[in-house]
Amino acid sequence: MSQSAPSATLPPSQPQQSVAPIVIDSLVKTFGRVRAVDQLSFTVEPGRITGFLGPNGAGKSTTLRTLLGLVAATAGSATFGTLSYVELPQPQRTVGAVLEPAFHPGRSGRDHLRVLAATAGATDDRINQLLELVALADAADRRVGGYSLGMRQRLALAGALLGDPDYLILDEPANGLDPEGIRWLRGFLRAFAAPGRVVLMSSHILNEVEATVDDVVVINNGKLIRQAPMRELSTERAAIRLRVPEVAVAGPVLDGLGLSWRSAEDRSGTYLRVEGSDLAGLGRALFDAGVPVLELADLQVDLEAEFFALLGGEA
Ligand SMILES: Nc1ncnc2c1ncn2[C@@H]1O[C@H](COP(=O)(O)OP(=O)(O)OP(=O)(O)O)[C@@H](O)[C@H]1O
Repeated sequence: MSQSAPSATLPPSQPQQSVAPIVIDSLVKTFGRVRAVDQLSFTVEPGRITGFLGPNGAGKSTTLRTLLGLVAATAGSATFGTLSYVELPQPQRTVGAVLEPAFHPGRSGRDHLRVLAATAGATDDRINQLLELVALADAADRRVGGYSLGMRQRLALAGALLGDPDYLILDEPANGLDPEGIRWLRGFLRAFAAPGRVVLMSSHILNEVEATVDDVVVINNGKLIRQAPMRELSTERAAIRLRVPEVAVAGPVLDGLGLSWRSAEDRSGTYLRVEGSDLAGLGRALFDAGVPVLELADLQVDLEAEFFALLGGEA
């Protein structure tokens, strides 16, 4: 990041009233013969950060654009509680969004926010506060054309926050941010969501959002593949590498413990991949059963590989 790291957080304002979930209900959007979104239903709960995941072309942007009233649904609905974006009494003060950030390159960062502030009803003080928040105070009067991708992302986020919204909708927000920027974004989104606001952020990279999100919604070909707490996915992915002299001896013991396992290969030969993460418990059980063990270790599961297996398995 070329500027000093963003460090400030917004004053912890509370939502005015309890914030309703985002409800995507049997949403369909077709472009000619392309079914970009296909009978998609899920909800996004307040107080949590939800990752909206899927490979390129899965239908994420189309879903978000429908939610924001930028494209009309072919069927079904995408609402904030029961209201669509255009039905909200004060949409700009209720929903902040960063889709594909577009800027006038000749305008300064501050002027960009001033133009948006007119519709969001934000003051110059609020602009200054947000420029501080996203660590652009020093660069505020420079042309946006000279900003890095990360700086533009942060400016776009400041723009989305002008109206002090209850909902934050972000399309691939980590794009262009360095690791420090991603860490900051994570902290910011957590503080934003904590008092009961709603965060929905898309990504096509699970690794990128794994440490940030509480819930995941995975889609492919416009269809829901999975909605689950991130913790559930992480636990499911946990696995142990067990190497034993005789599979015929260890297998029945694992079965007896109710553990799911299969043979797998790596450079050192055959091992047993045992689902779970309780290394000590497994070690003890094998010892008690008199099963000799050559190796017992946490398996570093490749997150992206598992993500695509999930897509491949059910898409
Ligand atoms: N305006 C449009 N006209 C025609 N087809 C479109 C339009 N917008 C999206 N599509 C198609 O709809 C499908 C879903 O696209 P969408 O951009 O929603 O996916 P995505 O998950 O956001 O992908 P990415 O991560 O690449 O942004 C794709 O096949 C895309 O080509």
